[in-house]
Amino acid sequence: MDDLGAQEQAVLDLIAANPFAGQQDIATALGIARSTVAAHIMQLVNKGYILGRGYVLPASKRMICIGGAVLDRKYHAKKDLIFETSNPVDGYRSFGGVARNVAENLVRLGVDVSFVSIVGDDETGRSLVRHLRDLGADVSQVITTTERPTAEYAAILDPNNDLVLGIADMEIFDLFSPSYLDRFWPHLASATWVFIDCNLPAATIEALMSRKQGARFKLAVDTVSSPKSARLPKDLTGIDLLFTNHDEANAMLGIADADKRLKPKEAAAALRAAGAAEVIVTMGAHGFAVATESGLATMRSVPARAVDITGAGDAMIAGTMYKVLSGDPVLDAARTGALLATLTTESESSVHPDLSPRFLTAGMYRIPA
Ligand SMILES: Nc1ncnc2c1ncn2[C@@H]1O[C@H](COP(=O)(O)OP(=O)(O)OP(=O)(O)O)[C@@H](O)[C@H]1O
Ligand SMILES: O=c1[nH]cc([C@@H]2O[C@H](CO)[C@@H](O)[C@H]2O)c(=O)[nH]1
Repeated sequence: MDDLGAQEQAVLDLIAANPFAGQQDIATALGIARSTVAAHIMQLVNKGYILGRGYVLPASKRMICIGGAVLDRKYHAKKDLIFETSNPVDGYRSFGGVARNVAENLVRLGVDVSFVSIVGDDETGRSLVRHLRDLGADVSQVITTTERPTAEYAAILDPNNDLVLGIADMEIFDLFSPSYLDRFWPHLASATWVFIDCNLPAATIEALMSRKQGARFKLAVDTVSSPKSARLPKDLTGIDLLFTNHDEANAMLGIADADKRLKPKEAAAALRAAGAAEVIVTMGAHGFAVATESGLATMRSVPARAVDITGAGDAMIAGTMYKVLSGDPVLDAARTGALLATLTTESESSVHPDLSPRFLTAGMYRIPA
């Protein structure tokens, strides 16, 4: 469906949700003129997407990922690190950024994905966008700026592959102002699910959450890090699915005191009470807690032969969303998320380079009963 403009796609998606929607209803939902809707419908008929009144369509699921686009550099120390001197390392580079990683995982799984972010006017930004486009993602809404370079993240890992220090140079994301949402709105309104990460400025997140009221897409959010989790409002109403790790969950709940820390299950329940409809709180190799309308559960991780844990959380999100898009309840979907996370830890890249539906299916036997 890539010969459709963003507004045409949005009209098409609204018709798919309600085949008998009036032109005025569609115009109101998208904030455009009724005559524009009429023109789009004519084009959609011409292009063979709809069949006149009672417009019958093939079902399609579309996911939009908005947030970080980053170059990751990982340095594996060959011996115990010694501070204030030079240490020999094995270096490895890959594309990263939470939203970009989620988008790459999903497009490798065959999902119709659109990626929205901001990159610098530099070779890193251009090759990052080209890489996702070559995999089949829609990157038409990525912004390029001359004001800042493409974001970078450096991770220094000890000989056991545990993170010692992460450094994030990401000021570029502060430029992603709420005004961009107006530009992207027709594109967003047409999605089945929108995923955002907390690399976005607080004002942009707030604007999206308030504008989302009444829109038909569902919203999934990842907190990214403890400091960035503070960019979410206290009232989480409007978030359909929240992904966060144990530290970030406690940070969001304002719990700094180590003795008062909530357990993952309690934290997931507290975040649901704060307004998020469903919540997944991850805890690395120790698994994850899930809070939904039907209750609370703690689930085991899938045992891993980890070489680099960078991107595990993002793969957890992508694997879960992959199954949610095909109709699975979150609790079941998250088990596939945990498998994809484990597969990702077994590769040096932030997204497993061999990922495909077949690769994921071949690993299903590893999910604990
Ligand atoms: N060493 C591991 N062994 C097995 N599973 C793991 C391991 N590390 C992570 N996972 C899986 O990945 C999920 C997410 O991991 P984690 O809690 O570390 O997320 P995160 O902090 O968001 O990660 P990151 O920021 O590195 O992407 C866990 O719930 C678990 O299922
Ligand atoms: O502040 C941030 N730190 C790290 C990341 C990304 O997290 C990924 C791992 O989960 C990694 O690819 C890094 O770029 C980000 O997007 N924002």
